[in-house]
Amino acid sequence: MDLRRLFLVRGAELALFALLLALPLGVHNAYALGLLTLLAIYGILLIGLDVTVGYLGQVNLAQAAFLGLGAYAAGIGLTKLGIGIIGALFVAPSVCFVFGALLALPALRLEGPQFALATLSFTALTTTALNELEGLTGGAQGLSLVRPALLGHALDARDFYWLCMALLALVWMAMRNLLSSQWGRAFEALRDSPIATDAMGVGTYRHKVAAFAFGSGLGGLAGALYAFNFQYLQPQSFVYELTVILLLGVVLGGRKSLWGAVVGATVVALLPNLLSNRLLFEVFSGAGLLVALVAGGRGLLRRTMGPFQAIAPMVATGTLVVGGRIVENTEDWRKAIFALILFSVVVGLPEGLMGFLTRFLARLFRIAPPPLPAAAPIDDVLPARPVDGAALLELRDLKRHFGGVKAVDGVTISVRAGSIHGLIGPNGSGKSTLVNVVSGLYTPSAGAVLLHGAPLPSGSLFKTARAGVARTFQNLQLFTGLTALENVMVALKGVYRSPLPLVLLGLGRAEDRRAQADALALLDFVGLADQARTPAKDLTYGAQRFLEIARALARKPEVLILDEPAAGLAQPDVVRQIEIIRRVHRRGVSIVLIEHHMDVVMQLCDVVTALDGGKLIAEGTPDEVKRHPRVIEAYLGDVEAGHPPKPAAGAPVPG
Ligand SMILES: Nc1ncnc2c1ncn2[C@@H]1O[C@H](COP(=O)(O)OP(=O)(O)OP(=O)(O)O)[C@@H](O)[C@H]1O
Repeated sequence: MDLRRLFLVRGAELALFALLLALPLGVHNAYALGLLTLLAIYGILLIGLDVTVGYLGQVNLAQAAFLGLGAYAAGIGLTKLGIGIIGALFVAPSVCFVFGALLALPALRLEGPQFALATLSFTALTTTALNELEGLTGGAQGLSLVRPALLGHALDARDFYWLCMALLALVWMAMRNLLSSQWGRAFEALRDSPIATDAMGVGTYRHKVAAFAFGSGLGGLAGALYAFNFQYLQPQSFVYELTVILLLGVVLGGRKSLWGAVVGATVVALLPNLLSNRLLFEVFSGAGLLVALVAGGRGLLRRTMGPFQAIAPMVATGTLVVGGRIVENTEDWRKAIFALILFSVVVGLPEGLMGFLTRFLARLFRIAPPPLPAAAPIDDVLPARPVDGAALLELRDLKRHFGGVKAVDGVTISVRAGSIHGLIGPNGSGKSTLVNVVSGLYTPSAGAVLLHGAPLPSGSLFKTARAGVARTFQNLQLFTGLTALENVMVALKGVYRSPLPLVLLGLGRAEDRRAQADALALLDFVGLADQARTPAKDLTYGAQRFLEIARALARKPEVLILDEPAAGLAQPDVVRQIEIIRRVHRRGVSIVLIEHHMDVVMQLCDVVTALDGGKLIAEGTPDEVKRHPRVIEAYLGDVEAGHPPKPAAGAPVPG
């Protein structure tokens, strides 16, 4: 990392922690020190929450419960088992990690509101259990404890603050290492396209569960510190209201940002004072209105915001300013106040304060990303496979029915090693369903799929990808938030070997550099090396199609399924795409090609299978199939039914 970059990026972090650690030397006010301690505790808690809310994009309403669970695990460990402070700092996160994994296993099979409800139920269950298990927790009476000594050293308020800050710094570093590793890329990838994440052999579900459990573990660590800090625990401290406040913290600070978590933690720590201290409330709401006016006004002038997005936050923060002057006691209105703040941020600053600030600072300082390594030799990344022409992928009497619709109805095909095997047929003939079954997206209704004579896993994109079958998608499934390079890096096979603890310690960087070099080689292979740093969403449509192929090649597949790779491409890009597919073929990768462009099929395929109504109607060389009467009939029927073959199909099959 060059010095300027090191100074700008890491310098700010070092300055933050140096300042925070030095503060107690100058600040002797016990109350202020208490607030700073809370900031550190909530910082750890919100970094954990941001893993699910920011990176997985799921509304997690269980983090308050994990704070409580961690606090009680530490409290019970100290009071009933005498485990000491170090023991408690291990036990609390471990308990929450396990409970987090147990909750995630079923809950993460749900999506959106159902997941949010599952986590909300967990919060309700936890507080009820903490209330009812009186023998263990003291129930509504609460649990008192005394902050234990650390290695024989009694911790006063300042020492304890330093302990909390040191742990926040450690969590920050570990999280930064995790998020910049393959784990972080996988988290982002699965949010953009869970299907493609599985199809790239990454395993959406296991990453989601691991991320949730990890975030819950951080909730537990924060809980232990919370217990040592307050030395008195009551179940009602960990209810819905705290859950909402924590979400507010993450959203306000800015998702997917460690800085955002600390900014959010500051707001959460200050919130009670904000509500009880009228002057502070007026300053806060006034500042909010100012930000809303500046951001909204700028957005309107530059046309980057619609009128609603610009004006609604002004109205909401204006209501806070006026309301703060009218109402007698702001604490009575706290839920309405939370709602107005949350509304203003969600509408006006969806990236949160840090998201907004980071974009601004990045423009101001123009921090150049670190240089990329040289591309690895393509022979190392995608070694040429010897081809013997033997049967490689076999479909035997394969069926997939959807209720009464026989989308695939008893198809037997043999794809030879080293061939390009075309799959054609009019719209709705079952091509996509067939490759969806082969690649594991759908479970077959009957029949078998064999690779090298052994059954391929059925109904699992992830397992099929791991077995050596990669694919692209008819409707692009790129990880749009990641760069072209990262898209390929996510899928790279055989590079990431460091276990999680080493990654957390930052010892996985060497393999990340290797991954960059390998991914660069594949981008070069499809002609995209100069756009390695471009976010996938900003690539041209043609480049996105090429990128999907580069990403699939990162799996070093034996069989590559290309689902309409030329669909929607302009003619020059079709030519480029044909050249890319030829190049892939020359490396010995066997290809199954679904395509409506008959000129592409004619130029590329060794063998073509034609489907109609889910059944195989013809097979042979492209020329033979093109002239086959049943194929001509099927395509004419398609035209008569009002579905002409797709445009740019060159000469539609029957000619
Ligand atoms: N998930 C599904 N549920 C119900 N029916 C489906 C489903 N997927 C496909 N079908 C039906 O199965 C049949 C085959 O569809 P499929 O998409 O496989 O055809 P295709 O040959 O790929 O068509 P196209 O060229 O238009 O992509 C169609 O009748 C379609 O409506």
